[in-house]
Amino acid sequence: MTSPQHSDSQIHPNASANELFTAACARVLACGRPTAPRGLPTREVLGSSLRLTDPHDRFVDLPPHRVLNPAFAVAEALWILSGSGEPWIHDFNSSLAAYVGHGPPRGAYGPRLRSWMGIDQFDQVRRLLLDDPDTRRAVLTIFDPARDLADERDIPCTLGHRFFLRDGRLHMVTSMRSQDVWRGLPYDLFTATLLLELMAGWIGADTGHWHHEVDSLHLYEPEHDSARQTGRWHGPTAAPMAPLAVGWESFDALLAQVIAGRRVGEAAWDDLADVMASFRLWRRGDRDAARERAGGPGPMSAALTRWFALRLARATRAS
Ligand SMILES: O=c1ccn([C@H]2C[C@H](O)[C@@H](COP(=O)(O)O)O2)c(=O)[nH]1
Repeated sequence: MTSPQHSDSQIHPNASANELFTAACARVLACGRPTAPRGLPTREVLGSSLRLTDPHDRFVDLPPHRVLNPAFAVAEALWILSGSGEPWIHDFNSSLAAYVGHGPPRGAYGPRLRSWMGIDQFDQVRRLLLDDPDTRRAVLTIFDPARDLADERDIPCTLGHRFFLRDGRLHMVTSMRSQDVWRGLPYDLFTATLLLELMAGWIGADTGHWHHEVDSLHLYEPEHDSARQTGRWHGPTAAPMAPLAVGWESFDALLAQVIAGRRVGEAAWDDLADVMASFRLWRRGDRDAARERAGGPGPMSAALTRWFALRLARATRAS
């Protein structure tokens, strides 16, 4: 028998992150059933399939309803892709400690992806796709039963990713056991699609679709009203990011530069380096230097400039 949670859980393909996000909000509000894991009331839809057809359009930006911190989106993606589990990520999101505790996050995806018992899964998957372009074995695994079937804080929500090269385009399927639409999906989408684009570049393919298979797609009760507002959003879609590419052999060195906020001479990467450097200046209280550093034309720098303006406007209203 089909329960209401399972009915019609396919969310139609969306071209942009904004459309995917609003569609997910609408679906959970319309079809979600109440449940309260860990005592926190949510509405939940079980078994959803989402699809983003343009993975370059990866930044959710629906002012004034949902405004992400672009610096955290960039920092978290680079932190994961570089394989880091270091606590520097807390510098980009002071709320993170409430979810994962202080110190190195135990469920960090990066070390699992880049050094799983000595295996760099990115490299293995890249080689599998190069050796047999039709392969169905290009699997990245994150969830580790040896560590994660435990009653602890910060159990990975992303189980893993798979890749399929078909007709010259690389498609990616992400599986999550648990996805908070409001706080998790925009950031998870950002990282996953960046990985898809980079992997496509490493094997000489075009970027295909991002498929997202979610067991529990949910919204926490305090966010229901805000999520409802997204249905009224009709603004322009945020500018898609410029194509990002880097050869596999140079990947880690380039990432280290960008994470450190050093420009590398390629506009798309320099946009991300500027965001990293600018946010660090902002946190140190050097507001003018932060705004100057985020003054470039890149879409993430532009988003950070808007975020700074919003923060200042809020601070002025509060004072
Ligand atoms: O990458 C992540 C990590 C966590 N969460 C959300 C999903 C849940 O709301 C919460 C984790 O709670 P449990 O599923 O572990 O109870 O965090 C995400 O959406 N994405």
